[in-house]
Amino acid sequence: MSATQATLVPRITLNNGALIPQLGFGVFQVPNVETEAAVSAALEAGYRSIDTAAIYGNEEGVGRALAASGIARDELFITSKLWNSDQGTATTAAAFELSLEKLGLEALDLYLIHWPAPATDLYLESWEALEGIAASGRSRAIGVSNFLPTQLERIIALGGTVPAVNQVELHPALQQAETVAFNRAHGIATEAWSPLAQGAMLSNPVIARLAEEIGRTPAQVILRWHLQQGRIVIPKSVTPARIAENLAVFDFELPAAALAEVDALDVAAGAGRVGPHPAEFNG
Ligand SMILES: NC(=O)C1=CN([C@@H]2O[C@H](COP(=O)(O)OP(=O)(O)OC[C@H]3O[C@@H](n4cnc5c(N)ncnc54)[C@H](OP(=O)(O)O)[C@@H]3O)[C@@H](O)[C@H]2O)C=CC1
Ligand SMILES: O=C(O)C(=O)[C@@H](O)[C@H](O)C(=O)CO
Repeated sequence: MSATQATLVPRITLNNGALIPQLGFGVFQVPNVETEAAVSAALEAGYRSIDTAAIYGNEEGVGRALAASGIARDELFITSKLWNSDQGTATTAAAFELSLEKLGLEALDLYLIHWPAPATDLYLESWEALEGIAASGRSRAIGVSNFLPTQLERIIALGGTVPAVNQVELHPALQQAETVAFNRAHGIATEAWSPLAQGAMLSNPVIARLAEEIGRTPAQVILRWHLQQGRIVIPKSVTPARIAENLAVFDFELPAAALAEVDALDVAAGAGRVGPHPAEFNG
């Protein structure tokens, strides 16, 4: 079952050639002691990509699940993130080592700067530290999270590595057209965090009606909408039935009319946001 489901998840080719599963498993707000069980359930269901972060405090739980799974390392795609207070040259290197140690891994697949944190304005030197990590082979790819186009422009202007991924809040109520277009124009893959708006979009009447018409669940309708636009998604659940449900989205497609109905749910002026705004959030 799990191996079969895993093979159904398409891989997206990042700008350095690394392959990332288009659908992964997020663990924000999962307590460390509960994380091993949640990640084990996800791996058993067929997920092979796990998204964690130092600030989540659950890298050890993720690591325990990975070790217990017996799944070959090269079948897994593990992402972690540099927290805001660790930005800077030496601190980035130390934070990365600690994440690796907690995860029990020799290398990550993707390491992200978690937020631009404009108040300290350290993300350019942090980016150069990530480039060093990538050059050492200890992260197959590097990227950013919550970066606005103006902030990405400054990274690109350094003339070095273009981020492979920009992980941003993205769901039907916050579609981030400008950031998505910028990412696409620069070969940066867009990864949607809170793809279900932390559950808030599941009771939306349009989503509920489409789910009824198609014979799928609201979460599956939203995840298909993301996938059919080529985005990477990382839904989170600690509920085994939902973990399986969220992965069972590769045997149907939304018709164009349904995609357009979901597109129309975007809320003007970014007012559908459920998380912090990157221009203001410093952690
Ligand atoms: N880079 C960044 O700044 C951020 C990154 N992230 C990443 O993105 C991941 C996903 O985002 P997250 O904020 O967790 O929110 P999601 O949009 O994934 O929603 C998670 C919520 O939806 C519920 N849920 C999940 N699946 C279903 C389902 N099929 N039916 C009904 N309810 C469901 C979960 O409940 P339950 O668990 O109880 O089943 C949980 O309450 C995070 O876990 C994290 O890895 C998130 C925020 C910021
Ligand atoms: O979950 C994450 O990855 C985040 O960075 C945010 O959710 C953030 O930590 C937050 O919730 C601040 O209120």
